[in-house]
Amino acid sequence: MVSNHLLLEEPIRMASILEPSKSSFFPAMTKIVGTLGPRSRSVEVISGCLQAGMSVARFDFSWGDKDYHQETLENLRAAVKTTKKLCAVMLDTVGPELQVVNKSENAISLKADATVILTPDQGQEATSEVLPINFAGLSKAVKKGDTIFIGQYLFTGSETTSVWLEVDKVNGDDVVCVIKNTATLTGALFTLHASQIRIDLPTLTDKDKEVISTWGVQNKIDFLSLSYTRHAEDVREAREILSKLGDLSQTQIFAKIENVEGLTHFDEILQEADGIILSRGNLGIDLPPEKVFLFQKAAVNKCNMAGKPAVVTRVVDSMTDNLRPTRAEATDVANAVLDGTDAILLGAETLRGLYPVETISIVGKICAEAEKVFNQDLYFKKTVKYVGEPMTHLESIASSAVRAAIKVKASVIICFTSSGRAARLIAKYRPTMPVLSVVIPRLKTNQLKWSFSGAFEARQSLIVRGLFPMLADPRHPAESTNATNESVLKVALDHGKASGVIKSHDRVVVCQKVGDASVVKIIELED
Ligand SMILES: Nc1ncnc2c1ncn2[C@@H]1O[C@H](COP(=O)(O)OP(=O)(O)OP(=O)(O)O)[C@@H](O)[C@H]1O
Ligand SMILES: CC(=O)C(=O)O
Ligand SMILES: [K+]
Ligand SMILES: [Mg+2]
Repeated sequence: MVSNHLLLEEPIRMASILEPSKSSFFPAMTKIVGTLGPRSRSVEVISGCLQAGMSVARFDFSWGDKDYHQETLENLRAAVKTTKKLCAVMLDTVGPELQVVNKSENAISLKADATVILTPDQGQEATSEVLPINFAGLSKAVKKGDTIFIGQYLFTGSETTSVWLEVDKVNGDDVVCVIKNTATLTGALFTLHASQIRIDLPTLTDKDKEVISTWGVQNKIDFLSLSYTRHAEDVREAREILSKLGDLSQTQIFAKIENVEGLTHFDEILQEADGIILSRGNLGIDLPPEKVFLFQKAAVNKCNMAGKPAVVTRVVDSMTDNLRPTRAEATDVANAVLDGTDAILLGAETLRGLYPVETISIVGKICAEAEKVFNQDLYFKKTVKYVGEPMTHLESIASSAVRAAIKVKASVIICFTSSGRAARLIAKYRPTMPVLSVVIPRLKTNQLKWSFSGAFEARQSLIVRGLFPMLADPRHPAESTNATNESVLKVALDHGKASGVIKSHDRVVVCQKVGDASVVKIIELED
């Protein structure tokens, strides 16, 4: 049977569904990004998150100040040390986010069919009749009949603390709206989303630039999550800013596609960005519900073919308050993996949810099950065809390594890399076994001091499906002679054995350079 979707060709035996899965040394090949906040900032909870499989920590500057996030980050560092689990750091910008400001933090009750006024006059108190907002241009951007959504930050869409409004009329700078559902808004900050309008605000706000050049530089952030990316130019501007901030010239930019404008310019944005975040929280409001899946499938596929990581958000909202996901959510996580996604981003679930560790653990388990039935064969053929011929040498080596590893049933692929490029290309062909990317540090200088490259490259692979980085000892000479290759390989094999991913008599595929030649070799281990 030839199947044209990314599920195993062979029919699955029903009884096999009930067989318990063997536990493996890592939770899943798919990566988990956890947003850290009030419920996930102690060393204990963060350690639990790392053990459960979180490999990227997201710091969202839509709320909280630099000191608050710094304290959380220090705790993350302590947790990384004790658990010996690597974790990358992602700074998420505020961007042109519209917010309702509720200084008094009093609960605001809104009744269906009543009217409420949105005003840019932030001097006013937030009440059931008036809601002050942070944007003066709303009345010019909306028209009668438009829909506006207001909810608690990272609203889940299924709570009684969020509200739909319909624009009734515009009154100077104010927007008069009819309330569509009864709700109580609680908290200091609510996100406001007006469907399918252009917000004439810069993608990087002054506050964002300030945070990046202080907090970002100080903490050498691995990823910049660029909220509300709407054009390729947004990414180019961010890149320009990062390039002048020392180490941050190595920071990768992940463009968040969260509205129709970003969707329209997806192809050009993908070309400029290092990866894409499919921000379904916002995009799910901007798009008609019946179109969301189509965007996901198309966008993930484009990322896969470009060999750039795709990250999907908002998968298990209901786990914010519950220990189990809904059936629909559990199925959605698996489908994201079958679509080809690299990582799942958890927002409210880890930030303010009651069960951050359990959520990561359950999402990891669902991902692992889906990976087992991912139709690698079909995916591989599709990718080779898309790339076409002639292939670059490196891409041909990378795809051959994956093919060889599958043919000989290798337990891992070990890839030597300095820039991280070779490892990413191997991951692009979605091997069924983990890839240990052995990052060989290179000595570099900025004419002031010497330093080793490699740490960024290693951490940045923590968002790529299937890649597990390992930083080689910088005392190793970087030139690839037989002798240096052998000694680094031995360290990598020992590391693999110690973590349980490699066992005696296993076959291992190794990708490395010998002199100037790139080679793929298959080794069979003794005991
Ligand atoms: N230090 C090393 N020792 C042995 N092999 C290496 C080393 N670094 C990279 N390779 C191998 O060289 C080939 C090129 O990979 P890759 O592009 O990642 O290398 P790089 O040195 O990081 O690249 P770049 O040319 O971008 O600096 C791959 O086959 C990779 O496995
Ligand atoms: C994560 C996020 O910003 C979103 O899903 O909209
Ligand atoms: K944000
Ligand atoms: Mg968003």
